Amino acid sequence: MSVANTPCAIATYSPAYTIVPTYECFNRCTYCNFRTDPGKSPWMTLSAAENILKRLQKEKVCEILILSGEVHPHSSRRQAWFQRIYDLCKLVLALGFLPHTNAGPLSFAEMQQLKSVNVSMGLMLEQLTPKLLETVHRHAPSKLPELRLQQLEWAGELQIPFTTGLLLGIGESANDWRETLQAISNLHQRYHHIQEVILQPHSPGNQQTFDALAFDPHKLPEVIAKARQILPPDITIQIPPNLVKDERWLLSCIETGARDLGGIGPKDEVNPDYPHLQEQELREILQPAGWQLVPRLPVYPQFDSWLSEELQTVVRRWRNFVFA
Ligand SMILES: O=c1nc2n(C[C@H](O)[C@H](O)[C@H](O)CO)c3cc(O)ccc3cc-2c(=O)[nH]1
Ligand SMILES: C[C@H]1O[C@@H](n2cnc3c(N)ncnc32)[C@H](O)[C@@H]1O
Ligand code: MET
Ligand code: SF4
Repeated sequence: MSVANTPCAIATYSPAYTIVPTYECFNRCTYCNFRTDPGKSPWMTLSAAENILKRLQKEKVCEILILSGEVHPHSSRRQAWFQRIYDLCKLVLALGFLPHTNAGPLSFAEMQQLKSVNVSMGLMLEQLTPKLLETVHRHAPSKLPELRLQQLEWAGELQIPFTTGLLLGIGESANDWRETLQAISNLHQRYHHIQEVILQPHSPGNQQTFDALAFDPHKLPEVIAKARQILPPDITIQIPPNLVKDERWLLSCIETGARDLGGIGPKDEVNPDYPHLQEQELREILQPAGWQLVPRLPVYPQFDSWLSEELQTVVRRWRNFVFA
């Protein structure tokens, strides 16, 4: 309940499940705990996905995050890889869920095709500073800053509601944050297509070779404040609650301007060593501080009109049901 001078403050999350078309990836970001070597992981089959999705129909899940390792754009296997992702998106939709794909950088034609089977898409900028190409991204051609910026531009041209963000604590400076945030802001001013910016603290896992501590969560509010200054107000700031362990720091992130906790599901595929608190536990942290936790769809309402009629029909069904 809200009373006259204490308006109900809202933080959102997306009830989600992650499907991984493949863990194989030709990049070797040294902070990655997700990838396997090219050819070393089976691809998710449509029938395996169907089994998972049918089980999820009985649960409170709306978003299916399709998160993938990458097959090289010049590989003879690229087309089959792309087709599998496309087919998985179609299946997700046919079973009534809303797909959001982040499969790394795509060609313009690939992005255009995925638009027709996704309600939104995403790609992290990570950090734009080229100095990371000599360190964590030395063996990650997909992390070329120009390439990633171009993805955001194409998403804008194609009118794809888009999620991007910064990976924090991978060797960048505070000034690098500002430049990356400014670049997102500039692109958004041209295309008005960025729905949210994720501020993702680097969190060490079992597999990575990058030998650095986790991004200090005490510094997150400072980054959030800076982001809130630079980004236009219609872009929501998202933080992953499983990577901000301390309850007080999670609350101070929200108080500083983060308003979304991202996709929450049984497993964080990117950071498998950091289990998510479930909805009820999060509520118990937020409610005493005056924050109401509200589920949302993976597409924000202001973008519904960018979607095909077919997609809008599925989205409408979800908007009428429970969700804001
Ligand atoms: O569970 C996760 N979800 C991740 N998500 C999911 C994200 O929270 C939701 O899909 C969006 O908020 C849309 O609802 C990402 C989505 C992107 O477009 C780009 C990067 C990420 C990163 C993660 C992640 O590390 N872990
Ligand atoms: C899907 C997104 O997950 C993020 N990502 C990859 N590895 C890590 C890690 N160790 N800690 C936090 N985030 C990570 C990157 O920003 C990538 O783009
Ligand atoms: C675990 S990362 C998954 C998405 C993609 N490979 C990227 O890094 O952008
Ligand atoms: S972070 Fe993404 S691009 Fe980098 S190695 Fe992992 S899966 Fe590949």
